[in-house]
Amino acid sequence: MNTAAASAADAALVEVRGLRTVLSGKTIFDGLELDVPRGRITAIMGPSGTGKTTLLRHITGQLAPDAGTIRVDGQDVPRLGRAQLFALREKIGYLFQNSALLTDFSVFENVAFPLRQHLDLPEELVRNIVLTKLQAVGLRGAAGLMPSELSGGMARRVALARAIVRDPMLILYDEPFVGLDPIALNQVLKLIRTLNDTLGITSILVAHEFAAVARAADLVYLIAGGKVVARGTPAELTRGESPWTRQFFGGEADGPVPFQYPARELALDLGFAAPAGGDA
Ligand SMILES: Nc1ncnc2c1ncn2[C@@H]1O[C@H](COP(=O)(O)OP(=O)(O)OP(=O)(O)O)[C@@H](O)[C@H]1O
Repeated sequence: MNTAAASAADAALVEVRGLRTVLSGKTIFDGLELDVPRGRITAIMGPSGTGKTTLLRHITGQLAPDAGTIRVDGQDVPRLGRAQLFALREKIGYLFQNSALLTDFSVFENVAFPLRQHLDLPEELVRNIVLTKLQAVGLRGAAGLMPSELSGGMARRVALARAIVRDPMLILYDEPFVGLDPIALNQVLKLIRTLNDTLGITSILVAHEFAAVARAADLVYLIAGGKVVARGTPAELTRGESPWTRQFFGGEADGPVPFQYPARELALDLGFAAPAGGDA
């Protein structure tokens, strides 16, 4: 490999620089910077409403930033034309918490769907690919079932098979553990790790469950107040001394994310005091 090729391979798959996003007058990101290394699992964590899903929408080009750059595999996403954006999205797999399976289609047809949508492959090849992916998630035997016959954990695994059916370079997991019992959660967790390692995929994992994230992720970003407030391996963040890491990973109820929703003084609401400078 020459030097230029080597440095391209070393570069992060996703690079976010100076990202600023304002939605309905609310600043979601204010100078966000992050790198997602190739071939690794990078977790994005942060308080509710901090913009984790919004970040995924920037990465897929569904949402343009107000300022800053988002590069995926060297491509400047907000500047891509329709066809280039389409081509980029073809290389990204998604797994959402509701699994989003098509209820009228069997497990097999759900997994086959991305192959049938845009590719004209011979039926035998479709069958081989689908069964191989179902085998990878342990559900080849469930190919003939309908989504209504699946448990939540099985549905998530079918959605995972569908997410990898076109051999993506990047998978985005948005809250993949929500609503799963401990056994199903561990199965999905193990699959995320195994698929990442065996298929050489890069994974971005948005999740709230730090214990699960700590077992799956190589790198964790903690986002709050529109910026990255901590970055490191799960072990580094667990030992972190900043108020953010202590509250978030120590599970403290109060801290930089206040327990009290902003309000005026309690005495005012209870009628024990008059507002400063007011008559009442
Ligand atoms: N299209 C939109 N228009 C206006 N505000 C939006 C829009 N989409 C998201 N928001 C707001 O942006 C903020 C970030 O939302 P987002 O869903 O990205 O947060 P999150 O970190 O994924 O939250 P959670 O952990 O609860 O899923 C929220 O305050 C949300 O209400």
